[in-house]
Amino acid sequence: MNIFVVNSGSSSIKYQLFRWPAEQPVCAGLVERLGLPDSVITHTVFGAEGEPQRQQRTLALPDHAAGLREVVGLLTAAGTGVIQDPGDIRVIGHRVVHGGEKFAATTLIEAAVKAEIKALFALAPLHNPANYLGIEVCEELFPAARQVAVFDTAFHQTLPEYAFRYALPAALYHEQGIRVYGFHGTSHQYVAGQAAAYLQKPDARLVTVHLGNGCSMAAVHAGRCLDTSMGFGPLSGLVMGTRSGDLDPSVIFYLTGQLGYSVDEVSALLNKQSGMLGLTGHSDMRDVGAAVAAGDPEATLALALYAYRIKKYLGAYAAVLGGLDAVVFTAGVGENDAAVRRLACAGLEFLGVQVDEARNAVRSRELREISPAGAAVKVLVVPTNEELEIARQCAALLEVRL
Ligand SMILES: Nc1ncnc2c1ncn2[C@@H]1O[C@H](COP(=O)(O)OP(=O)(O)O)[C@@H](O)[C@H]1O
Ligand SMILES: CC(=O)OP(=O)(O)O
Ligand SMILES: [Mg+2]
Repeated sequence: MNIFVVNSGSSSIKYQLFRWPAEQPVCAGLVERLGLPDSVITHTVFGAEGEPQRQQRTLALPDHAAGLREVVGLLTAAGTGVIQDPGDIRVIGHRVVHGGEKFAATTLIEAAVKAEIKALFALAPLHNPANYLGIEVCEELFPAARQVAVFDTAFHQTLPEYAFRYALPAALYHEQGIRVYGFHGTSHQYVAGQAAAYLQKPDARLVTVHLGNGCSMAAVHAGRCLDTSMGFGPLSGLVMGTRSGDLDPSVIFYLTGQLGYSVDEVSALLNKQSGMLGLTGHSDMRDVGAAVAAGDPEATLALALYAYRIKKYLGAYAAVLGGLDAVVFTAGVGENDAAVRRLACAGLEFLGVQVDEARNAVRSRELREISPAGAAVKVLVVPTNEELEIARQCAALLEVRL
């Protein structure tokens, strides 16, 4: 049995094909710069033995449909393909960012589910429209497959009400669903599971720190999420690549009331022009790191601000959890950027949180400890694997055995 996982983003598609139940990755890939004349497809096939075979092509892919058609071509190509035809894929797992309050669990996609995902476009404007498009294109390209939605919000449905409610008139929650939902749940759940297994402590108190383009943190006790830094949409909390994170809403009133911004302009400002991009001109942390190395004071300040926000949430979540067993860094920045990890944990020795510089400098794709040997609180780097977690959830839902 093959399970195909699709993570359809605003300008990219990530995908991975697994043989089940072996959990064996067969191939994985990334389509970037969709809609531009120089879209790039990177496709990697993992053979039974030997080095993975990687191919990369630059071509014009106007939209998600064109991108996914190209992917199907790679999957079925004579000689290098991994399946005979699209009918060989029977299950497709989709990452869907916002599931609202309706979806506390992984769900088979039917017409009513699609309508709900569409109804949530306004709450996750960067993500849900792209996720929806990915589902529609896969329905067309893989008509024999069952399509499953795995929601970023689902893992956070265990938040206690005092953590997920805002102090707004109660009707806005009861009638309009305005509350904290939280995001990146698939990643937080996966790395929390990996960390608890590594620590051999199923009831571990963990703070998971997901630092990708979007960034969020979660307080997890015994596998249940107690709090998280993103809220109603994926905009609050940490500083991100292009998103502001926490902000006094008064700023929005000033922008609209005094500076003449429209609502759409405020949304674009906070979602697409802020964060590290707004502070430094660079949304990619590698570019920020290079600017810091070149002595750029704005980049140095931005890095300090980014790390300080993480540190504040670490302190808050240590309080939420009543103690800590481990801090877990993950995703593109969390797995690769030693300076961010060092700065975020600096000065937290009083909580037992400490980073060992030699261990922190090690580059690896494996789970690793970066705290000193014998530290009271482990600081871990745990590579996330949202695609594997999505495939597992599909298999559990459909009880795929063969
Ligand atoms: N070697 C690295 N050092 C620092 N940051 C990195 C490195 N590699 C990737 N990143 C950061 O990871 C980010 C992407 O993370 P990722 O988890 O792939 O995000 P997403 O899934 O949201 O696209 C990039 O914007 C980049 O800033
Ligand atoms: C929800 C979210 O922020 O996702 P991403 O990090 O993929 O943008
Ligand atoms: Mg991501």
